Amino acid sequence: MMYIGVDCGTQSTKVVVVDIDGGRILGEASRPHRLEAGEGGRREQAPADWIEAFRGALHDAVARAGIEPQAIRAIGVSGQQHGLVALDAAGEPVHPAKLWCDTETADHNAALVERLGGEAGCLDRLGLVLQTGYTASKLAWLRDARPEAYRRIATLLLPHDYLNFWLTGERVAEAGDASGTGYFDTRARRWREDVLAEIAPELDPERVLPRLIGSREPAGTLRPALARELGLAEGVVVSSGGGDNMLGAIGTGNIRPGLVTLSLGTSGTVCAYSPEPAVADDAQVANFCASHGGWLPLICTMNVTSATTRVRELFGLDLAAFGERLAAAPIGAEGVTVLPFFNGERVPPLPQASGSFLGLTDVNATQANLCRAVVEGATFGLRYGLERLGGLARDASEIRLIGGGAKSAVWRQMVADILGTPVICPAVTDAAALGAAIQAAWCEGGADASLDALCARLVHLDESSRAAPDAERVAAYEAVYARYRRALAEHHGVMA
Ligand SMILES: Nc1ncnc2c1ncn2[C@@H]1O[C@H](COP(=O)(O)OP(=O)(O)O)[C@@H](O)[C@H]1O
Ligand SMILES: O=C(CO)[C@@H](O)[C@H](O)COP(=O)(O)O
Repeated sequence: MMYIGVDCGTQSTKVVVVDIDGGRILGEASRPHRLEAGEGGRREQAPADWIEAFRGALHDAVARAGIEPQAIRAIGVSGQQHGLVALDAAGEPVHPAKLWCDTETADHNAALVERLGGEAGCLDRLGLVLQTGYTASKLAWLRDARPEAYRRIATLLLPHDYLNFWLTGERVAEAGDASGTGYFDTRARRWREDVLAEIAPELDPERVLPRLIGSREPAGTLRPALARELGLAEGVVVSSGGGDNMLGAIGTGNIRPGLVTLSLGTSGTVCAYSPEPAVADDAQVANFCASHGGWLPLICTMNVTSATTRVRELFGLDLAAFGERLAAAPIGAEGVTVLPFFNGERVPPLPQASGSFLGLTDVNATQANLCRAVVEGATFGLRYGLERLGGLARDASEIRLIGGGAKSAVWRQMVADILGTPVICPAVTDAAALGAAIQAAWCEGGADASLDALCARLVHLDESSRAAPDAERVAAYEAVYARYRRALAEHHGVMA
């Protein structure tokens, strides 16, 4: 039985075709997206680009799988979290989607947090503290900055909800991705219409909020005309889908406590499954719901491969040459420290920060050291975040490493040494797409399908990617991390 998983990331859409009976990944493909970046932290994408990338990647993945597309039984969609896809009554976006990494709305977010009663008020009403990047402040910004577009809003969706809408015609949402809107109570798993009313008083919550469905419920079935166009069978089920981090957790087998999934994508994320809502006293921890029931407390940093790519491109290096420079420099990059906040930062909460290269001298200012220092800086940011997640992450036996950066052996070893925990990657290229395919099979399979059994069958680990922490390197990185923390304190006042 064949299933398809789709992951609409920041840089590309990836599609995977899986065969449940054989426990095999049959085909994978991806197509890139354009990102509109502007002054003041603007980061937007046209939802039509996601559809175009979806079509192309679906075509390529099915061709690589060498299967008859009519054999596909269900599709699951994972998407970058938080992006605001506001549709008009005809189902057209009223404005390009403002993305999770857009920091133009930092002032709106600060005002909203205050209006909700500060951090305590946010925790009380939402189960988490609003961060710049969550959907809420994008809506507040649209109201102020683009009133004509705002007036036409008929539905508020997230990127994966929008792809589900395109596939099925249904305007629905599920708890995992809805957690990141900022108008959803993550403990009670329900919309907070009163909070939406504080953000956008003119919008009728009954009308604009999509219908909430359970993680195991279908969003709908493929629209017949689209099924014909894509060469798929009529009646193909589309599962609820979810946020990319939620489906990345499923695709790495992180569906019970004990593991950590760490993503080196455009963003960096660390998350651990919890059967209980984890309302932390630390405002930086996002108490998100999982997309298979339960919760997925998470921290997210905004500058990971976006930052490393920036430095790589400044030097005109391809990925192989960048990897060589990384390996050539010693731990600590001979004293160079990078605070890679090119696009502001979410954890620590510095949405209006900019990046810094520190400690440069005539001797250490080499390509190799600068490449190494930006990768170390991005990884130290994740350690800072992991420390905030507390016991759930600290006690994990293994880190399941995903995202584009996980392809680098040097970076994998660095994660193991900086976090002091063994690391392994899944065999599939995009774990969120695999998680989406697994969720699709779980949804379509009815009562007999078990998520544990599906993960056991389909989540294969790449033994050759294993990296164990080495005591000498762990100690060396401790000193470099202390230097990074001093720089954070000195330049941004981040002490805790
Ligand atoms: N070997 C590598 N070393 C470092 N970065 C890499 C490597 N391979 C891919 N990447 C980077 O990974 C990024 C894409 O990661 P991905 O997880 O697909 O992003 P997203 O899901 O946010 O779209 C790109 O910036 C790419 O340059
Ligand atoms: O904002 C978050 C999580 O809260 C990001 O993790 C986005 O979900 C984007 O993910 P990638 O494109 O980096 O995979």
